[in-house]
Amino acid sequence: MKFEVLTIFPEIIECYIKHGVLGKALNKGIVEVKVYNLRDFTSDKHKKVDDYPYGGGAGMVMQIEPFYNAIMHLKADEKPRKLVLLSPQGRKFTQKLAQKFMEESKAMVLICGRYEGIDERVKAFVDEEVSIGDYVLSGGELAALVIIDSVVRLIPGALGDELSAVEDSFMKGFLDYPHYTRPEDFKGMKVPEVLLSGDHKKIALWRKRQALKNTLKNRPDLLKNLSPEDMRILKELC
Ligand SMILES: Nc1cc(-c2ccc3ccn(Cc4ccccc4)c3c2)n[nH]1
Repeated sequence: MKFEVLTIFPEIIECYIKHGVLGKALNKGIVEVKVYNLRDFTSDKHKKVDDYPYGGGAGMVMQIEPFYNAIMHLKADEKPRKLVLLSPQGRKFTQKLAQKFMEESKAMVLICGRYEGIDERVKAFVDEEVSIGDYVLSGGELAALVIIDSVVRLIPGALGDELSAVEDSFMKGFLDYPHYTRPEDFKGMKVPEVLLSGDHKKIALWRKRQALKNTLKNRPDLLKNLSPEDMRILKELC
């Protein structure tokens, strides 16, 4: 999987991808991330990327030319790639969309704006417009990193031998179960007995009940298409 990121702040991307699961996946060659500075695709000596909005209004808008030049530069190799524009107005990014991107795209271009947004005409060159949530960030870079991180975790082999139970639970429609590790007793706060029992069937049932309880409390909107067994457990909780 290859990610190409267009941004005026390449160091934001370059710094984050060195660490953790992403850093390991890069070292293993499972994923490649190439970052392009949009200022390198400008044609003036000041490397200008923004201008005043037509029609007035606060702030500045990013000009189309650097985006166009960068996209044409990438397309010159004629390899297929999915072009994704990050924006507050895009379709909501979910675990399911992360799975779809991982399955369908060998290469993704993540287009990051700044200021008050980018010239609308850039959208003529993109495949998807994606929002990571109903809040306004200062630019597309954090959203791009969220997409890279969540998609890479789904690539077979990326997580090493750690199970990706968390992703599975989100895919099945509920939140994760609570996690504990040593010590057993921290200032009187004890680990639930069942987790010390060694009874894997009991532990699995306890974890499922806790996951459904957490989901009912914090994200009831996720509780759709439950299996009959999960529905039975949920009814016991109500
Ligand atoms: N989910 C999500 C994505 C973004 C996002 C993405 C790209 C950009 C480019 C500029 N901004 C700032 C901004 C945009 C619109 C209006 C006011 C400021 C961006 C925000 N915010 N939240």
